[in-house]
Amino acid sequence: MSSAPLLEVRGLNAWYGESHVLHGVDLDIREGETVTLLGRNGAGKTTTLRAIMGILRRREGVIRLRGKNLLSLPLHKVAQAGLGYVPEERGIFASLNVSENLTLPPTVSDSGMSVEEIYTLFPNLYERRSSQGTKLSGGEQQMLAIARVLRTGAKVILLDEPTEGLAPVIVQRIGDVLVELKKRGMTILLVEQNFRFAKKVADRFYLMEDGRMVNSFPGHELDARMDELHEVLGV
Ligand SMILES: Nc1ncnc2c1ncn2[C@@H]1O[C@H](COP(=O)(O)OP(=O)(O)OP(=O)(O)O)[C@@H](O)[C@H]1O
Repeated sequence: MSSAPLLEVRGLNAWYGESHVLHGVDLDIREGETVTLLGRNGAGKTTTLRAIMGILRRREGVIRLRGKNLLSLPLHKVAQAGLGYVPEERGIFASLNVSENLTLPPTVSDSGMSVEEIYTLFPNLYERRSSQGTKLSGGEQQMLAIARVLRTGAKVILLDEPTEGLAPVIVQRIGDVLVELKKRGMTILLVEQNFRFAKKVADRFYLMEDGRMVNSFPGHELDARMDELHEVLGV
């Protein structure tokens, strides 16, 4: 693992209209790391992902991927540079089947996973390859959303609450997929409320409050900090 950050965010401010939501967010992720953002509802976790990706355009600050500033780039260039975003609402094409979802553009890089590799990583998607998006379970939709981003050749995946609303056995399966992606060197920025899940995959945690990063600690400290986190997160 190299020590220079692959993704570096400095002094990131972001606004929805006139509403100033992020206040000088700093964040570093090294290549191959999985970093999890924690924070109460409304703390700014989703906004941080949207601002890094460039879906939320009203931003100031520095967002560098391998030293290249992404702030002025249009969304498709950000994707080409290697960032992939899996939104909480998953963003798959409901009227298309699994196989169509996987073969539809945009495929932004030749280094993206082939459909065969995707089916090896997600055997259940292979079994469901002819099923329409609307017919998939929540877990299958989540896996398809992740798979679509892997097809683009993203090197850093921004993943917003992938386990929300899913049964424990499916959460476990998604955890296994993230562990496998980590093994393959993928860099992951995760928003997650499920501690047990996050603990399995996170190398480091950041804690957000009111649009600011207020703390950061290594994954192995999670258990020791549980009381403090319950208090800050109100869970
Ligand atoms: N589209 C929007 N327009 C205006 N304000 C928004 C919008 N989306 C979020 N906000 C506000 O921005 C702040 C941060 O919200 P954000 O969704 O980033 O929080 P979060 O930490 O991801 O919480 P949650 O877990 O509830 O999604 C909140 O005060 C929220 O009300």
